[in-house]
Amino acid sequence: MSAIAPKSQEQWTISASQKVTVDPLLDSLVLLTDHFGSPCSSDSLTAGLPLNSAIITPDLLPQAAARAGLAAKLSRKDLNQMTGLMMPCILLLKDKKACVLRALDLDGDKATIQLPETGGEEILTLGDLESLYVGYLFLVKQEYRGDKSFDVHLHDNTTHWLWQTVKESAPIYRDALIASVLVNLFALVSPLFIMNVYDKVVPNLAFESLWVLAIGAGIAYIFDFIMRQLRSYLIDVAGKKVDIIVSSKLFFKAIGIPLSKRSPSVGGTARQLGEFDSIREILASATITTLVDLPFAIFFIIIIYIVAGDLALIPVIASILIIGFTLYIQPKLKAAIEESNRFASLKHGHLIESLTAIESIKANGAEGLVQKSWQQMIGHTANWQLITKKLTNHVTHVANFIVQFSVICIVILGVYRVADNEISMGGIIAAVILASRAISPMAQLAGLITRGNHTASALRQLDQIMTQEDEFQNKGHLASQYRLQGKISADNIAFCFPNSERPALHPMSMTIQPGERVAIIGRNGSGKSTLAKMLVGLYQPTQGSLSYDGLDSGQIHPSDLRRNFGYLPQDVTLFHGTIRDNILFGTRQVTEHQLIRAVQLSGVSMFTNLESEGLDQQVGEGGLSLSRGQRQTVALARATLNDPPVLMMDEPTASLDARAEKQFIRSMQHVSKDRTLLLITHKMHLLKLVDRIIVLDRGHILADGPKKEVLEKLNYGLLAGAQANEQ
Ligand SMILES: Nc1ncnc2c1ncn2[C@@H]1O[C@H](COP(=O)(O)OP(=O)(O)OP(=O)(O)O)[C@@H](O)[C@H]1O
Repeated sequence: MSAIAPKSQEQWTISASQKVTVDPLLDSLVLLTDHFGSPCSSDSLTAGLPLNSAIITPDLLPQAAARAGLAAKLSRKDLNQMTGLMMPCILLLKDKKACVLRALDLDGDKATIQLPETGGEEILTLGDLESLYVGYLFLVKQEYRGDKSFDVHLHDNTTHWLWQTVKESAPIYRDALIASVLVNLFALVSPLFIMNVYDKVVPNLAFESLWVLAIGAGIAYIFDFIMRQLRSYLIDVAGKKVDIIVSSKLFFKAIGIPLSKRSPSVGGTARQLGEFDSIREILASATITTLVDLPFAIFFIIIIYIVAGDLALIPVIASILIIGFTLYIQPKLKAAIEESNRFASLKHGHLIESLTAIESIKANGAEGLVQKSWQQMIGHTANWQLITKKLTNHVTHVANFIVQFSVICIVILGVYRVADNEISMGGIIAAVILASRAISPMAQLAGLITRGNHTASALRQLDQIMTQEDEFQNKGHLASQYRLQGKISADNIAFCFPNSERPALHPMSMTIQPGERVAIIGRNGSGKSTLAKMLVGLYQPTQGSLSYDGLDSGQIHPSDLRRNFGYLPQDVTLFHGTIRDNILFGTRQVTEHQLIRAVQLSGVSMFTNLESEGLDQQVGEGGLSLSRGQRQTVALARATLNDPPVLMMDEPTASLDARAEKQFIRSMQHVSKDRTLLLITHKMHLLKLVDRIIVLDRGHILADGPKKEVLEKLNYGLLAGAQANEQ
């Protein structure tokens, strides 16, 4: 392993419980969670947050604080402006440091601070604190949680994932609305100008009046131009803001949904999330201004009535016809949109699945089959999209026809009214201009309702994702700083996958003592991996309860729980980047020594030592530039990196050669000395690592006991149905 050289020969053991991070801001928040009686670990506060170099930033701190039921607000204050009510608060200090300010005695010239690194208190003079303080602090208070049943009612109305964010941009939309109102008022300039020119200027050849009117109209148009620009800018700004916030909320939710509740189709979920585009389009486009233009249609019709009498009836009738036709077509349109969305999701799912499984498709010569399914899906999708388009076009064309026809009607009726001396020539022209202005929002309304249907369908799909409970949600009363001794008790636990009728695990109970080394064996599909995922907190039991060191799993934050497990899954997934990136994946601030130890123990060094790039070798997308066995060693290094108290290995040597397997057994004998080891395997010679064996068969525990006893029963065929595949 040439890329990293040990700094010293001395080998320290740094366990997961040792705090190796240097993040004073987060550590200060951890101290405050303790102070407010809802102690949380740094991992549970930051799970899922986009940390910068594994360190929390001031803009993320309020989100982290909310996890502990605290409200944190950044504020700018001098020390002498602070009062006792603000304590304790987090002071931001120079060099990206922070501390908790506990008390301030301005008269006595002393400040009591709590150091995030140790939690110890220190008294400083105001002058000393002033020289460190940058002038910004976080005021922290406990949020009112109230009665949970009351919260459920409040939840939908006040904190809807989309409307809440739109509400936060309300001042920007309000300004855009004012600009829209002005644009609509300026729309009167053109017809009134032309009407006056026709009726007053042309008959009298009043050039002076012409110039005065023209200058007035010109100034109004300049304002109209400015208002339109401003309106577009404001809508863009609000749309961008909503887009950024809501997109990250959606992604956060999508990765926070528990594995056991996720949708079976990755492509379908990706498409569902992509549906936000249609909501964004409506919020960020000029479509929204149509809504403002609608009430102005009535205003323009009143003006037509004033200048051209009963000619105003024509735009009224035209508007009613357009709206009526739009509403008539809606049910068909809605059904077509739903269907085309459904097939588009299926199509997306099929595409992702085919591209991921391209090797198997080619190896089995199944290209034709997947091509056929693809063509069927695109056929259906295209059909429904065509129907949607046809209906939309139908509405638009009918609306355009009615707009044009109403112009002719106005002119015809107008000529009769001129003949009766009821209105002027200019009145006809003003009525024509104002009528198209009044009817066009109705024509746009047709498009808006169509888009609204699409958006409503997208909103329904996204609501399904957003209303699910995620793992990061603050459930309150969680145990903090949780460090497992390694005792795991399962009481009558069972598990059934969603949409599956047969339980993967039938009710079973077991206790695993700290430091015990246990193998879980059984035939394919007997439920070993499902049990492993449940024990490491990836799946929640559908029945029964799990406890760790006597504490119910519901009281431990999933991030805290998983930090205690070195989990090597059966299917290893690596990510684009170097081997080093993949080993450090998801961990915060690891020492070089920890990395070296993991690399050596896992056997990664056996192949990186031979390469000039060492740990900086690229693994390619999905780790495909490495062999299966190499990928497994990288995942093993990742699992042992933080020296966790429990190791859960799901067929760890399935892809290793004899030499690598020997190295693995040697390493495990060393690593598993002071910790709990849970080993899922089909290989008999790995059983030398364990003292106890649990045999699973079709979701039931068939045997559980000391290794010797269980092996004897297996050898004498006393356990019907179960057999480890000897190799
Ligand atoms: N995501 C899933 N959705 C529905 N059913 C599943 C899912 N994953 C596994 N199962 C079912 O659960 C049962 C147990 O599967 P599991 O992967 O736990 O078995 P296993 O003992 O680990 O098998 P193997 O030795 O082949 O790895 C199987 O019947 C399987 O069909």
